[in-house]
Amino acid sequence: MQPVLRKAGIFGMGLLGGSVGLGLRERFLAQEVHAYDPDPEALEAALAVGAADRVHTELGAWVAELDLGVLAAPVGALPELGRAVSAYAAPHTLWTDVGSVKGPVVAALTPLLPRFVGGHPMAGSERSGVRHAHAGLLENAVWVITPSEATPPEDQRALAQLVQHLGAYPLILPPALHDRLVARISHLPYLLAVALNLLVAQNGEREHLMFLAAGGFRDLTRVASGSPRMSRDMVRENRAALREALADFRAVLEELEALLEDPEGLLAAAIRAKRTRDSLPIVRRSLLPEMYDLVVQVPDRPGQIARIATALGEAGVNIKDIEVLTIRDEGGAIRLGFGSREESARARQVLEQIGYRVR
Ligand SMILES: NC(=O)c1ccc[n+]([C@@H]2O[C@H](COP(=O)([O-])OP(=O)(O)OC[C@H]3O[C@@H](n4cnc5c(N)ncnc54)[C@H](O)[C@@H]3O)[C@@H](O)[C@H]2O)c1
Ligand SMILES: O=C(O)C(=O)C[C@]1(C(=O)O)C=C[C@@H](O)C=C1
Repeated sequence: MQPVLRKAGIFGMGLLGGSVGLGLRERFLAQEVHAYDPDPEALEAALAVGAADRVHTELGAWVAELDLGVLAAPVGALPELGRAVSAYAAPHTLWTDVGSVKGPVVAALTPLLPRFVGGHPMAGSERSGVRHAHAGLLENAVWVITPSEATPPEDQRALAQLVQHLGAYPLILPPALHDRLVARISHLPYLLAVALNLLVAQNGEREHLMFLAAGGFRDLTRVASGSPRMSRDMVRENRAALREALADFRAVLEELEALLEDPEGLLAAAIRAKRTRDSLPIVRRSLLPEMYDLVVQVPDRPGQIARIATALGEAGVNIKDIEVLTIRDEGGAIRLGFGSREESARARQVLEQIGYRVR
């Protein structure tokens, strides 16, 4: 079986870079995943968690051999990183990034890297670093793709296909529109989480306040625990759109303050807000914890699923979930979910004994 890509490279091996690396490897989408990061500890961790096959603290001739390059450093570092990799980049490589802001990034990288198409997975976590990465982070996420006017349709299609192979949903948006929308749905909420924490931090009764923090404060402010550098770059680089969102937010707060004297008006506002919050689309995440999943590489021949199911059934292993990940002419991969770590380990043993490659 031939994977989709021969060599993929990830530049910035943190939470997002690591999750892309794990997705590529676990879904057999690349034969070899290379990782670049100036921090040797991040690279060591990438090898330990299985997010990369080869690691580099220096850019070099290896960059020219990539079929795909994913820039996954903090947004403020992307233009300089793009300039640095462009010294080695070959014309055939498809380049993308996962940065949270698109306008300035697309403007800086498009002239530097032939075949660059911007991207932003709308998924993440308040944790940072590759040790918290997992392929499931990107599954079922909306992944925005922001072509420029010069992007060839085949490059946009190639990135959209890769996003789908990683289990996410591609959504095409112009960079400026992306930035206006995420200013409201992601960057403003981050800034508010920071503001709420600063409000507590500067209060004389801070210790008591923190002791009383229940689900409300915790849910509302979770993202303030994210990487300060990553988040600082995100809001700074999108400051123009964020200022507009902040102005609208101040107006809403003032309206709500006035409604404190108007119980009926306040109730109507609360009902409207509840309706909006309750109608957020439900994102279906994998029903089983990631650690009980196995991905099995299968040749494109009849009877593979039956062969796997029979072998596991005879060994008394119960398959709880099954998903066909990628089947092309040459073969593909199947994800199997199990109810416990022990069953997953037993399944791996059984499948390897009858000749399957399993991750
Ligand atoms: N964390 C999220 O929830 C989230 C979600 C979607 C997109 N993003 C975007 O993904 C990117 C990475 O964020 P993250 O959360 O993985 O951060 P992270 O802090 O977990 O990892 C960032 C990594 O980039 C490395 N790095 C720093 N400067 C670099 C450089 N010049 N060249 C190469 N590597 C460099 C760091 O050593 C680190 O390993 C950012 O652009 C961010 O905007 C983050
Ligand atoms: O922490 C999460 O759950 C996130 O989804 C993180 C989040 C967000 O809050 O929107 C943060 C920045 C991104 O660029 C994308 C996602």
